[in-house]
This record gives sequence, C-alpha cells and structure tokens, in this order.
Amino acid sequence: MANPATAKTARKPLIAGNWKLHNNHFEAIALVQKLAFALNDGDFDAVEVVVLPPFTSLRSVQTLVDGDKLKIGYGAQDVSQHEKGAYTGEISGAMLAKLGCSYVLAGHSERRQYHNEDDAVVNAKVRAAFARDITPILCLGEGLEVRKAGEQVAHTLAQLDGALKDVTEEQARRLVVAYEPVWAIGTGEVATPADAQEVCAALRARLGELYSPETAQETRILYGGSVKSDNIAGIMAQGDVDGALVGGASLKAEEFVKLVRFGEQA
Ligand SMILES: O=C[C@H](O)COP(=O)(O)O
Repeated sequence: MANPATAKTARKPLIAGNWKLHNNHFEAIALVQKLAFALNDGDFDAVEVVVLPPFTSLRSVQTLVDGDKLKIGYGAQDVSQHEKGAYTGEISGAMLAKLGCSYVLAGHSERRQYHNEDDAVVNAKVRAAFARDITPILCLGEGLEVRKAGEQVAHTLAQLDGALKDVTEEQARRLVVAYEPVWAIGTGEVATPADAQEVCAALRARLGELYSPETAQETRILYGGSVKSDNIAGIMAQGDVDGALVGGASLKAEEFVKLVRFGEQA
C-alpha cells in the first residue's frame, strides 16, 4: 500500500462551500467575484476551490466563471435520481452537466433529514451524477445519539456501503466523500481533529476493501461541520482528511479565503 504521507500529498486539497439556502443570483455573483479577486494563482495551484450555490444561481455563476476564466469550480447541492419525466421540482444530472457543474452533493444530512432520503436514494443520486460525468460529493455522518453510543464508525461505513452499491471502481476513483457528523453541522460544535481522523481513516479503509488500496488512496475525503478559520488547520493536518465541506463560513468571502489558506491559520 502507498505510504500514507505520500498519498495525502498526492491528493489535492478541496475546499467546497455549500451555500445551502443562501444567495440569490446577484449575491452569488458578488461572492464569487470577491473570492476571485482575493485568491491568487498560488492558492489555486495548492487547493481546489469549489462553490455549491442554489440551483437558481448556477447559470449566473457559470457565466461569470466561463467569461472571466476563473479557476473556481462550481456544482449543485442536489440532483434527481431520475433522468427525466413527471417529477415536479426535480433537476436532472443532464441539466447540471449542461450548466458545466463539476460537482454535486449527494446525501447531505439535511436532504436525508428533511426529504427522507435513504441510502437507496442516495445511491441512485450518486449513480445519476456519475452517469453525467459529474463528481458526487457523497455526504455521510452520524447523529448525536449514534455518537453517544460510540457507533459512529459502523454507522458511516454502512452509509458508505449503501451509497456505493453498483458504483464501479473507475467511478469510485473520481468520488469525493464528505464526513459530516450531524451534531456538528451549524451548531458550532466541531469534531476534534482526532474525531474527524477516526472516521475518515475508517472510510478510506472501507474503500480499500470495496475496491482496492490504490483507489482508497486516490479518493478525497473531506470533513464538514462548523469548519472555520480558527479550527481548520488542525483538521487539515490529519492524514486522512483532504479538505472541508463548509456551510456557514463559506458565505463570507474573507473567511472563505482564510479557509483556502488553511496552512496559514494557527
Ligand atoms: O455542507 C456543509 C455542512 O453541512 C457544514 O455546515 P456548517 O459549516 O455550517 O456547519
């Protein structure tokens, strides 16, 4: 198996801002412009920067990114499991691909909680994304009761198994996984770096079992849950954490820039 330190170096860090239900298309353009103005080529060489606006802002972000040749990537927060048809309110992978989306979230805990998405639906969404060459950011994580019972590893591994049913090794190599303990999302309760590492390492080991050690070493695994500039450095120092999926802190340009420059944070 590859030396873990070497393997982490080979995985480009990814900082993704999940804007959730924030930013209309005017606000989205303004925020992307601020990020583009503040970040430099060195930042983009070191870190992949991605924003995940609401659907209604995607076209505006696409136009800005393409027109000004920005190095900021973008994607959506959800994708339909269906290709087309009578599914009112749904957005297909084909539609997202047409908008140039590189990424899409699948199985965010807020979708699981408020829209009853189970592992089968998440699996269908992961496969719908891959079918259109969009990289799914597969979100996994335990609630507080599971954490209190000490079953966070078994819980997230079961979610991983369910979400990757019929996903090929070639697809898995392009996958991004985001470990987001539900109790740490938007609460200010950040998992300790050791908490994040424990589950991210277990997820990587399971990818090795499901596919191969090489695929496990290539797959980027993010941590998400109250990530801010004052806690990101410790999290990013962990051997199996390759980036962050950031909610609240990604809505402010200055804070987002600090997250991208995690190496400079104390
Ligand atoms: O997708 C992002 C996560 O839900 C984390 O959100 P948060 O940074 O506001 O806690």
